[in-house]
Amino acid sequence: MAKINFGGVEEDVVTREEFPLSKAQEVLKDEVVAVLGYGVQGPAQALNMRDNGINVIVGQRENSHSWDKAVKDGWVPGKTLFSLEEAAKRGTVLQFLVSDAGQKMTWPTIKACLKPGDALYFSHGFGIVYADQTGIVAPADVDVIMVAPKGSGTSVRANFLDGSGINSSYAVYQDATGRATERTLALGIAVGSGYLFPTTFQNEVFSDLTGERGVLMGALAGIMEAQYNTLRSHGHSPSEAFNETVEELTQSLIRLVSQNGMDWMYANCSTTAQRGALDWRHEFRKATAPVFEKLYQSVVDGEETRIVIEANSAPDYKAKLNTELSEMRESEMWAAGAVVRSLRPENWGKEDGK
Ligand SMILES: NC(=O)c1ccc[n+]([C@@H]2O[C@H](COP(=O)([O-])OP(=O)(O)OC[C@H]3O[C@@H](n4cnc5c(N)ncnc54)[C@H](O)[C@@H]3O)[C@@H](O)[C@H]2O)c1
Ligand SMILES: CC(C)(O)[C@@H](O)C(=O)O
Ligand SMILES: [Mg+2]
Ligand SMILES: [Mg+2]
Repeated sequence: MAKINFGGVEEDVVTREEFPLSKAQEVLKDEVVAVLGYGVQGPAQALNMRDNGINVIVGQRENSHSWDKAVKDGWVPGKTLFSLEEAAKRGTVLQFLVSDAGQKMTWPTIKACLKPGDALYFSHGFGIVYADQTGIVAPADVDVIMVAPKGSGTSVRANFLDGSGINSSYAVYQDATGRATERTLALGIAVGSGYLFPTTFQNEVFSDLTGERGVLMGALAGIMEAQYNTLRSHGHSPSEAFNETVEELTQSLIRLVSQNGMDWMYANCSTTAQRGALDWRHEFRKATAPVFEKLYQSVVDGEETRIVIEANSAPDYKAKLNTELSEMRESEMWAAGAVVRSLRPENWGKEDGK
């Protein structure tokens, strides 16, 4: 395993050079990989593996939107597309990629399909770490492994198609066969990971739940709304408030951060902006640090997973989520954003920016 120094801390990383696709194909040559669930991660991982020459089948609820999507993607009912239970029976690696709440609901069915020597694969530590809430306790004679892509499934597929990749973390929770690590690494490469970072199920789920509720999604939306509302309350127009909060970030500044780091983005802004931002960043860090601590504790205490299981086990959970997303989309701020996006030269004449 390569040793890489991250800001003074040496960590292990598995690269594609040391674990090339040919090795992954060799490790997986006798496996049937059953991707259970065809929501966001399911399609990305299943299609990438299929394109990488792995023997993949898909399991999904029949008569569902996701089943129809799987058919459109070329999975053939009765040949490579089955009910969850049938796919689980046929697979030797079961990639448990139904939603986290769905994993709790379907676990009794999936558990009954596991054979000695199978691998039970997750893309999140949720089901195993919060077993007291999910009831997911694997039999001792199966491998329990994880590859968790650090990005949306949409990007896992898009990056694979453009020849790049998404970094993933990986972990082995239970090695029943003695092959758990090589299976995990092979699957990690086969699903299109660029680099694989070792972790534990617990560290993955604690950091993942914090990150998405925090800077990646929750804090991002919240802090943007706060700035937009402040500008609007002082008489700035919707377009001015949106441009100064979101559009400039996504079209210019965050791209510079991605290319070369935060100081690089700062260095490419005026010295006026640098002076003020260098000062105000401390104020924002101090104001939000207690919120991040509260969030982390809520993750560790199991409150976040409890809320997810309760809400997303309701029969109409998807409709409820969609209602809240529509409210966000139709708010003045994001309605203004849709218009701002349509004015980008590359979007002239298009119906929407998607
Ligand atoms: N969405 C992502 O990009 C992403 C990224 C990293 C990790 N993950 C993890 O990957 C796993 C899958 O996440 P996802 O976002 O693709 O899931 P999702 O919410 O899109 O759901 C996936 C599928 O689960 C099915 N499903 C839900 N409840 C079910 C039930 N009770 N019975 C049968 N099927 C049911 C749905 O039909 C859907 O096709 C989760 O563990 C998640 O935390 C997701
Ligand atoms: C894509 C994310 C946010 O990284 C993932 O963790 C998820 O739950 O969808
Ligand atoms: Mg997550
Ligand atoms: Mg994540």
